[in-house]
Amino acid sequence: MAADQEQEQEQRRRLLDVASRFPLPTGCRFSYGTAGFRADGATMAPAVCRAGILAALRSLKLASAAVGIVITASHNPIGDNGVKIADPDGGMMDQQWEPFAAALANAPDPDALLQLVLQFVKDEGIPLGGHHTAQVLLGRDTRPTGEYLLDAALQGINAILGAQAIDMGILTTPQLHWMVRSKNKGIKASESDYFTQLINSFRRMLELLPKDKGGDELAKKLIVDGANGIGGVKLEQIKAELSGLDIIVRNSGKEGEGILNHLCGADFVQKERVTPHGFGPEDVGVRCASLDGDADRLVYFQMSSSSDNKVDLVDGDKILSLFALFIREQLDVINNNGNQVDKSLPARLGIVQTAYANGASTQFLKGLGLEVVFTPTGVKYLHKKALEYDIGIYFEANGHGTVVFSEDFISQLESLSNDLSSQAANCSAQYHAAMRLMAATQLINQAVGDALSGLLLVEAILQYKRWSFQNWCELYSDLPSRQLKVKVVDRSSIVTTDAETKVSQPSSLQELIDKETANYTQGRCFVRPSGTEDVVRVYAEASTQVEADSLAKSVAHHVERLLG
Ligand SMILES: CC(=O)N[C@H]1[C@@H](OP(=O)(O)O)O[C@H](CO)[C@@H](O)[C@@H]1O
Ligand SMILES: [Mg+2]
Repeated sequence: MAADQEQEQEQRRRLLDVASRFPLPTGCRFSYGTAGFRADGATMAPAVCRAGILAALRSLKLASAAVGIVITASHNPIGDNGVKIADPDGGMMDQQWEPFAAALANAPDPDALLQLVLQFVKDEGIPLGGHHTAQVLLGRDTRPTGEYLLDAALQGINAILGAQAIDMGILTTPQLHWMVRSKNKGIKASESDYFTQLINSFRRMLELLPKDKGGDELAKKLIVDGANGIGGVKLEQIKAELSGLDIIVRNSGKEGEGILNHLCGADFVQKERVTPHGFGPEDVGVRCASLDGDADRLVYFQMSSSSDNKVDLVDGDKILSLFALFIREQLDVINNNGNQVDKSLPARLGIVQTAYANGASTQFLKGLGLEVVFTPTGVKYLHKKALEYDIGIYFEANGHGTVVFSEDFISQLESLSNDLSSQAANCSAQYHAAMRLMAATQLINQAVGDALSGLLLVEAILQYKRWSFQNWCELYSDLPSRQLKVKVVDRSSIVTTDAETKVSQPSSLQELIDKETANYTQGRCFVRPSGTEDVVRVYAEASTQVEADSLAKSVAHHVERLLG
């Protein structure tokens, strides 16, 4: 009993101590947004330290399962930084804990922080007091504030008795999510295991290419814009082992090559539709890809003319469409009755998009007879929805997405593959289709959108289909669109509904949007408060660029007038 009381005292002392080491500057307010906390890197230490406390509590709550902390601000400028927490399955932290995360980050003084933790621990039945262990894996990107914030996170984690922090080093965001997931599944979870899985499953996909398809072989050359971030660094490490591809990395993150996310990276290319820094006329006609600063976003592009720097863009919607076509084709082959072995693999295939998906992509996917559903912006919503299917494919237009396969589907696929391999059918189209799907489940990151694994799946599918960039790009034509940002006094005064496609408050705003939209052919427009920046975003689509620009501009004026 006395020992227990001592532990309790020690726990309280540690929390008070760490909180006093990282005081919250007056006037500072953090909110757990679309992807955790983000702000100027120099101001982030209190929030990151408290995220450390929170992650350790989350692990305690979940029977000591490993959870993750990623220190990154993704595509945002180099001076920014951020922190987000990964749950034991490798996905984003359960949204139910977000209000506590925000309250903890904003606790004004050590006493308030201690009381918050004690109350939360009691309400949630968390076994605080050193009798149980907690495990937190940490990763960070290449930002200069990363190391300093890592230390803040470590101090937060170590303030919880029984908690163990494991620094996994400088990683892409999806690598850390993958490691957390793998660790909890009891499979090897180091960086070299991650690379081995990627390289082997990619090789497997190439071995399964149809031999008799005819047509041109796909050009092997691929230029990748690494956004001067961690993705380029990692790709450099493995590119020599990726057979069948000749990868050149630009904006690779090497000293002197440029500034993180500055005039380069997936966000820049997708929004500006021009070539990133470091690309020029000599690249016309070459297939190019662009990653964001923490390598969880991927877009493709190609310069069509040397007279300007405009690009043809393949965004997340078209990557999704390529994946959907490939997976559906394999399922069709497997389930086609004319096969030698009468086995079927029933699978509910779901496509998840957000309101930012280009209307032409949604129409294309629905036209294929696929089930398309919408969620609010943010991978935490899309991923969760995708898990409701046997195979869920989700992408944000900006290139963040993946394919998730249910455990049940994978085990059915495994048993089908085993049956087929043990029979004379093992050289059949059915067997090959099953093996291709198996390889895809290994290649594509099951925890979160991953630019590196996504890129390899794209490359394997393009080779499978013998499609050039142009073939892929011409799958459908994007509707012209425009995104604008509006600064307002309080962006939270806008409340949205219907997966963010409608404004419920202020109601007069939706009436104005409807009225404006009615003036345009194929017009579509919505506004929502950003979850990562202090702005309201306006998105508009119409049949011409001039119209899309004009619709976005007039709605932005209404937002300014009502809320500015
Ligand atoms: C329009 C847009 O691109 N929004 C992005 C952006 O969120 P906002 O809540 O719109 O700021 O950052 C998120 C995190 O990276 C990403 O998931 C999302 O797609
Ligand atoms: Mg990112």
